[in-house]
Amino acid sequence: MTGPAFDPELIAADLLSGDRRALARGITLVESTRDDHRRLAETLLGAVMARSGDSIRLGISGVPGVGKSTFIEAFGGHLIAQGHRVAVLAVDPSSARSRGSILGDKTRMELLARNPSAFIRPSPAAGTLGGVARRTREAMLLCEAAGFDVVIVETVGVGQSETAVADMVDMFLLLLLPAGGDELQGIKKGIVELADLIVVNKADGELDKAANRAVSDYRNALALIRAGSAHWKPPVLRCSALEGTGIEDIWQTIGKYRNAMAAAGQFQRRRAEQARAWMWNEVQESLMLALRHHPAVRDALPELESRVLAGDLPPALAARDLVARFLGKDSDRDGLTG
Ligand SMILES: Nc1nc2c(ncn2[C@@H]2O[C@H](COP(=O)(O)OP(=O)(O)OP(=O)(O)O)[C@@H](O)[C@H]2O)c(=O)[nH]1
Repeated sequence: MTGPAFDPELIAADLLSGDRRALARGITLVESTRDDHRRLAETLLGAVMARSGDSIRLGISGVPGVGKSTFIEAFGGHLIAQGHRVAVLAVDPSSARSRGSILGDKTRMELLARNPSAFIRPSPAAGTLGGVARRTREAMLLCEAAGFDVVIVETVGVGQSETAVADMVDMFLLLLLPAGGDELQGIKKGIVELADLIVVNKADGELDKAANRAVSDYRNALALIRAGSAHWKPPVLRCSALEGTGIEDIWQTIGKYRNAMAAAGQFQRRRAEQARAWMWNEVQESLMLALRHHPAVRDALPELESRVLAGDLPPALAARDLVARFLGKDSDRDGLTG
């Protein structure tokens, strides 16, 4: 995986002209964990940075089976018909080896996958949620630089990945099933509170009436928890991804959200704050990595850790010793270890 395929200048030039193969190569580069690749990735990101940002970044989540891929296929196709270019990325830290992981199955979003105005990329295969999130953020910037003006980040609605995704997008959409009751409990669990827009999918056939009930239940529930901000109250809409109904209404609502947030100065502000938080995350991860690899820390770690595990050393004291070793500040150490 070396050689001209990873020349960041070449990738940048092709990528900026909208070439999807260059985009795919660029994303492979930012996903690589090799040190030399990381430096090339940073050169690439630096080269295209000025051309990124001109898009709407949408997070889409929902429990397995709610119809995420059917929805993205319908929604993406609809936008492409209007002249947009749509990129779909996935965040699924559990996707490493699990079968049927999101976007892993090639038959999902088949029409979109074949469309030259679409770009679909499965979740990076390995790593922590933090690592996957970082690589997805970088992939998102590359998609924008390649001229994709709608970037969708899909995640399964079962864990912590929603928060990570909500933290990297402009707008977070939650897909729900036409069912009330137990499902409404989700409202208290916080995921619904991340939503800027709720969509009840499968509003068709036998589920049509249930969908209407669900819409009004969720509207009431959102009012009750005073969801949203002074600038935006998350609406509840219905759609049928299968029949393609309600899709344009959703796109219109996304436009309204964007306008309302931009008018209030919140659109850029959210992005700016996301960028700052991302910087600090990077600092944190780099420092942790450097600390763990520092020889003086590595030497002392087994003993300190086992004493903390055994309960005969206060964790805070052990932490101070480790940090002092890392910083080379002997005066801050209490002579806990040799
Ligand atoms: N009736 C109806 N069925 C739908 C609709 N959207 C999706 N489905 C069906 O629901 C099932 C799940 O759809 P998917 O799009 O695979 O759902 P998903 O949320 O991506 O599922 P995972 O891959 O498990 O995360 C499929 O059988 C779809 O045909 C809809 O609008 N109406």
